[in-house]
Amino acid sequence: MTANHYSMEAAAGPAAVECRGLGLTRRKKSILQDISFDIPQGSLTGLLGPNGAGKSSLLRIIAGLAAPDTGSVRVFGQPAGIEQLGMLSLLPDRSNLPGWLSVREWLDFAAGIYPDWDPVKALEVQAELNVSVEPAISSLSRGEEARLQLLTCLSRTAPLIILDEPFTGVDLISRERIASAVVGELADGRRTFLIATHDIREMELLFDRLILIGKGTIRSIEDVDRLRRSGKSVESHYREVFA
Ligand SMILES: Nc1ncnc2c1ncn2[C@@H]1O[C@H](COP(=O)(O)OP(=O)(O)OP(=O)(O)O)[C@@H](O)[C@H]1O
Repeated sequence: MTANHYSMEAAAGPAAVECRGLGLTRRKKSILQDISFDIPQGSLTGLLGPNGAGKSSLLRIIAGLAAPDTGSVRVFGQPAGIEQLGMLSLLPDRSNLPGWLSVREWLDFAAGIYPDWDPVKALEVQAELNVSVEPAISSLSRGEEARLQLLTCLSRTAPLIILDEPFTGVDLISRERIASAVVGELADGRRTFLIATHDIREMELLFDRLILIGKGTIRSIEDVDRLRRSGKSVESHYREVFA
């Protein structure tokens, strides 16, 4: 499992995500200021930063679930919003799965509501993430629910996958399973991943790009290969920026 999954070929065409001058204020509090970056197609970008930095707020804007006060977001060249929802699959920071359904009922329901649901892929990822279909969602542990959320995300063919804290409450083996499912998805270069996480060590070898955000502003954008060539790790760079 190493970085640099995206090829020049895959990176051709519009950026998977293009943010320009994003600003967001809520209840007179400035949450994001002048956020600008591109995410090339086929890359795996880590969005890292301390608690309250603005990561989830930013991901919600990219996913078209919230509108910024200033600036713009494009997803594969088109303005972010309801029309682009089919282009991206979001794992939100808080579970939004219906607890009254069993896992099987949820997966059947998801297959009906997502036009890009791939049933063969769903079975594959279900086995890979070791998700049992019998229990009620309300009876799942945090880690089991996290795996079901990821299964839901990866069973769609959407080219952009946005994961907001996919490892919260997930045990070591399950983390490895999740990381390896993500790597498997990157193999053909058709998927682009944007992942917000505090689990830098688990993801250190997977990221090929990094966006560090602190107090609502971009603190650093790095190519991970370049970082390594300069003798730094993702973790040491993070410490340098935020210590
Ligand atoms: N609707 C809102 N009204 C007021 N403040 C908000 C609102 N939504 C988010 N915030 C504030 O914006 C800041 C950024 O929150 P956000 O959830 O985006 O951070 P985060 O980087 O994802 O944090 P964490 O790593 O803890 O999940 C926080 O201080 C939060 O309290």
